[in-house]
Amino acid sequence: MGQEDQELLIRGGSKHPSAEHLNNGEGGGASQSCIGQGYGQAKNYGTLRPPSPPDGPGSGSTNGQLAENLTYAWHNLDIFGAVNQPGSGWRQLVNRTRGLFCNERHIPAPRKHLLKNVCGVAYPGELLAVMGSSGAGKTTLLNALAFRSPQGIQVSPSGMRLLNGQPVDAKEMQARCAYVQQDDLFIGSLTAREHLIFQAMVRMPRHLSYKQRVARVDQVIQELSLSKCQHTIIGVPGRVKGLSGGERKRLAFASEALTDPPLLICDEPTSGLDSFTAHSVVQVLKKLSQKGKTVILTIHQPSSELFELFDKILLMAEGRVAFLGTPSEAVDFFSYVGAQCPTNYNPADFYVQVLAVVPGREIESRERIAKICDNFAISKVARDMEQLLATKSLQQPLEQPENGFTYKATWFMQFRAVLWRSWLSVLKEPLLVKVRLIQTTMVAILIGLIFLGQQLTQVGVMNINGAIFLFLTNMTFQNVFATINVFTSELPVFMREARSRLYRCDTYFLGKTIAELPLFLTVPLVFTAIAYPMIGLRAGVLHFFNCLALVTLVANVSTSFGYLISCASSSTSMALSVGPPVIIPFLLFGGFFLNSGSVPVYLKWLSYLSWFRYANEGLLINQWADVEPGEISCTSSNTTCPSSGKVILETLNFSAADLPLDYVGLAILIVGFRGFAYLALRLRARRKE
Ligand SMILES: Nc1ncnc2c1ncn2[C@@H]1O[C@H](COP(=O)(O)OP(=O)(O)OP(=O)(O)O)[C@@H](O)[C@H]1O
Repeated sequence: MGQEDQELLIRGGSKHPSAEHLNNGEGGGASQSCIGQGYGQAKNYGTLRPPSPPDGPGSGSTNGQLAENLTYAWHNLDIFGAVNQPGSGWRQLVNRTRGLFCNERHIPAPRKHLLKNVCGVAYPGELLAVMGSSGAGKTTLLNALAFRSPQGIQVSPSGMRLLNGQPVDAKEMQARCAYVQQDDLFIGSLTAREHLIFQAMVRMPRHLSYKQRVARVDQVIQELSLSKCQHTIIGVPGRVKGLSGGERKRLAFASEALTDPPLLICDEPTSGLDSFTAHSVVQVLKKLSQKGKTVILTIHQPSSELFELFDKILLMAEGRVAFLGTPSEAVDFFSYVGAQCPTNYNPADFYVQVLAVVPGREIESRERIAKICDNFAISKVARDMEQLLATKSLQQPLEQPENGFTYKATWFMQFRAVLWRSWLSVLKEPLLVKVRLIQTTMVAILIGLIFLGQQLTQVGVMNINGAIFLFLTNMTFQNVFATINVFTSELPVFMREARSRLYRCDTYFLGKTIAELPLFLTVPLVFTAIAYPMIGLRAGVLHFFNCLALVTLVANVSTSFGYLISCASSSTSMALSVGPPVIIPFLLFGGFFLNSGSVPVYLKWLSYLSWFRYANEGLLINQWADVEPGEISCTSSNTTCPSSGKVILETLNFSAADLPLDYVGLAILIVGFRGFAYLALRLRARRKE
C-alpha cells in the first residue's frame, strides 16, 4: 500500500470514486458498538443477505444427525485474557491472601481486552473465512464461537451467541457444531480407517447398527478422498511417519463429517500445507457449504484462487471487526476507506497488510486500523445485523438432538469402543509391547547373569536379597516410566474427546485399564521366568508362582502409580521429573536400605504406602521362610552367618505370618492409586484446555 493511501486512511478521507456513493456524508466517530450512525448508508455496500437456499440437508438423514440449516450470529462478543506479568502468580496469591484477611473479596486480576464488541453472522450454505494478521484475534474468536475458550479466557456475559436467532449454551452448541482445531490430535498408531471406525462408534447416534456406521465411514472416506490412505497409520509428526499433512487435515474433517453437522468451524485448516493441498482442503469445505452447511474457517494468506472460493470474509484487526461481507463488497469498502486494492494484487494479502501493525510504525498502523474498524462499525452491514437481532428475524425453531444433550453412545458402546481402540494401540504401539518385551528379556538375562546360580552361603544370602530387591526396582521404574511416556502422550487426545463429550471419563479409564492388563501380566511373567531360575531362587513350583504373583502385583501398582503421576501432571516432562523424587521415599521404606524396624515413627504412615515394603517382605518370606537350620552353609569361624531362613527374616524385622497382609497391601495400593488417578483425570477433563 502506498504512503498516499495510508495518509488518506489516517485522515479518514477517500480517493476512490466509488467511495462517494458509499459515504452518506456524515462523519464517522469511533464507536465501540457494532452499530453507529453516519457512514455506510450506501445502497450497494454491506448487506447481510443469506445465500440462495441450499439443496440440502433438510430432508432427513440416515446418519441420525440433525438435518437442519443453521444461521449462526454473534453479537457484542467481548473477550478478556489474563495478563501474565513476571511474578503475577505470586501477586495473585498475595492479593487473594489479602482478600481473605482484609475482607477485600474481589480484587480483579489484570486483564487484556482480546476481542472488542465483535459481531457477525454466518448463514447456511455459506463459507465464511475469518482473516487478519497474526494476533488479530481469529483463534480467540473461533474458540469463543465453538464454546471452547481455553482457561484464563473470559467471555463477557453481555456477548450473545445465537443459533437460528436463539441464544445457545456450550452443550447445545456441541450437539450441532463440529470444531476442527488447528492442531489435529490422533492416536498415531491407528490407521485412518480404524480412527474413523472408532469415531463412528462414539459419535453416531445409538440406534444405528455397526453395519450402518461402517457404511457411513466408507462414504466419508470416499467424500474426503481418503481411500488411498485409509489403511496407512496416522503416525506422529516428527517421530513416526504416517499420513501427510493434507491427509491428516482431511481425516480431522472426516471425523467431524461422520455426523454431518449443520455447523462446521475450522481453525486454520490449511496451515502447514502447500498451495495445492490447501486448495483441495478448502474445496472440501466449499462442497460441505454447498450442501447447506454453515462453514466458518480462519485462514492465513489464502491464494487468489482460494480467496475466490469464500462466500464471505470477516476481517479482524486488533481484536475488532474490520469488515464482514462478500469479497466484492470488500473491494468497495476498502476503496471507500481509501485503501483500494491494486489490480493484479491478491486481495487477501492486501487486506491483511492494510490491517497489520507494522513494526516501527505501530502508532500509525493502529490509527489506520482504528479508522477502518470505526468505519465498519457504523456501516450498513453492522446496522443490518443489529436490526436482524432486534427484530428477531433470524428466529427459527431449533431441532432437538435425538438423545437430548447427553452422549451419543450408551455407556456400554463407549466402553466397547474405547476398549477396542486401546487394545489396538497396545498391540501397535512399539513402546508398549515390542520395546517392553525386549527390554524385559534383556534386563532379566542381565540380572540372571550377574547373580547366576547363587548358593545358600552367607555371601549367597546377601546376593539373593539384593537380586530380589532389584526385581522390585526394575519392575517399578520400567512400568512407571513406560506408563508416563505412553499415557501422557495420549492424554491430550482424551481431553479433547472427553470435552467434545464423545465418551465418559470412566468408560475411557476402565477400557484402557482392561486393554493393557494382558501386557502387565505378560511382562512380569517373562521377567520372572528368566531371572528366577537363573539366579537359583528357592526351588519349587509354589515358590515360583508366589514370586510371580508378587512381581505381577508390583508391576500393576507401579502402573497405577504411573497413571496417577501422569493424570496429576500437566505435561510429559513434568510427570517424568516428578516421578523419581516421589518414588525414592517409597523405595527407602522397602527394607533393603533401611531396616523396617528403623523407620522413624513420624514417617511410619508413609511406609504403609510403599509397595517396595510389602513386595520385598513377601518375596523374602517366599525365599527364606522354609529354609531349615543348617541349610545355609557357614564356616565354623563365622559367627554372624545366619543359621536358618527364619533368622534372616527376623534380622530384617519381617515375619512369615505377614505374607497375606503383604498381598492385601499391594492390592489396596493398586486400587487406591488407580482411584486417585481416575479422580485426577476427571478433574482435568472438567477443566478448560
Ligand atoms: N490465553 C490467553 N491469555 C492472554 N492473551 C491471549 C491468550 N490467548 C491469546 N491471547 C492474545 O490474544 C491475541 C489474539 O490471539 P489469537 O490467537 O486469537 O490470534 P490469531 O489471530 O489467531 O493469530 P495467529 O494467526 O497468529 O494464530 C494475541 O495478542 C494473543 O497474544
